[in-house]
Amino acid sequence: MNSNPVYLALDLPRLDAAEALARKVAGHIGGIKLGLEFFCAHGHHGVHELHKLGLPIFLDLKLHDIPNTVAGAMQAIHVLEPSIVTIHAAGGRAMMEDAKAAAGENCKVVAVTVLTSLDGGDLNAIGVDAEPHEQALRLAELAHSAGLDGIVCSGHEVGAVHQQWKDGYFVVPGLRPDDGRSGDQKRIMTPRAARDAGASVLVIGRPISRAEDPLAAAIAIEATL
Ligand SMILES: O=C(O)c1cc(=O)[nH]c(=O)n1[C@@H]1O[C@H](COP(=O)(O)O)[C@@H](O)[C@H]1O
Repeated sequence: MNSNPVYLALDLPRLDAAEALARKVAGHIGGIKLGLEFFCAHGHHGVHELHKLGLPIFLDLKLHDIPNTVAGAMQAIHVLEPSIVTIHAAGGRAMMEDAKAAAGENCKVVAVTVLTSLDGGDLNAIGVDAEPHEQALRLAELAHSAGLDGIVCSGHEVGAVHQQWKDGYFVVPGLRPDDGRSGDQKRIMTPRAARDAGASVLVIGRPISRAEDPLAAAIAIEATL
């Protein structure tokens, strides 16, 4: 990977539009993140197409199931050679251990702790009696002890997690430039602040993909880092 920590989230329904956007900003990002929207629409074929750009591919599949099923899914994506894959920490220790054991070579497995679209009230509503910060730290510790490479968390937690897990790999979404609209994200931060707090990867989608001029937006973000 080049030294740019930005992975562009290609949450677009059309393959040709996703390819065109990635090609346009390719010189100003470090990798491409393909998530559920892209993978459900375009599957392995879509990933192979995006590989042609020569950038690392982050497969954000957020796997969360029984250990045997998640391990099988991890094996099924070896052929796609992802540099990073996401699973959910809430799947528990055995699921995380088996996912890591089944991952391909050179593939970092990171666990989503608390989605950046959730706040304390949302956690309460699903029976979690903790603030996002506390819950993210708890799940980060579990992911660490299960042998994962790192976690996904918001910029607000990454500094504290970094203190406990010095060589962890930290993926941070929920990023918005100073004037950016938060949309469905509740725990947001600027890309620069998240990087300063210890993020290894900055996941950025709509601030680039929905910008009037995506190339200018990618360049402007790069300039802040
Ligand atoms: O795993 C992720 O990448 C992820 C975790 C999380 O807690 N929050 C989150 O927004 N994401 C992903 O990061 C991207 C954020 O997109 P934007 O809000 O458009 O920048 C989306 O592709 C989400 O699926």
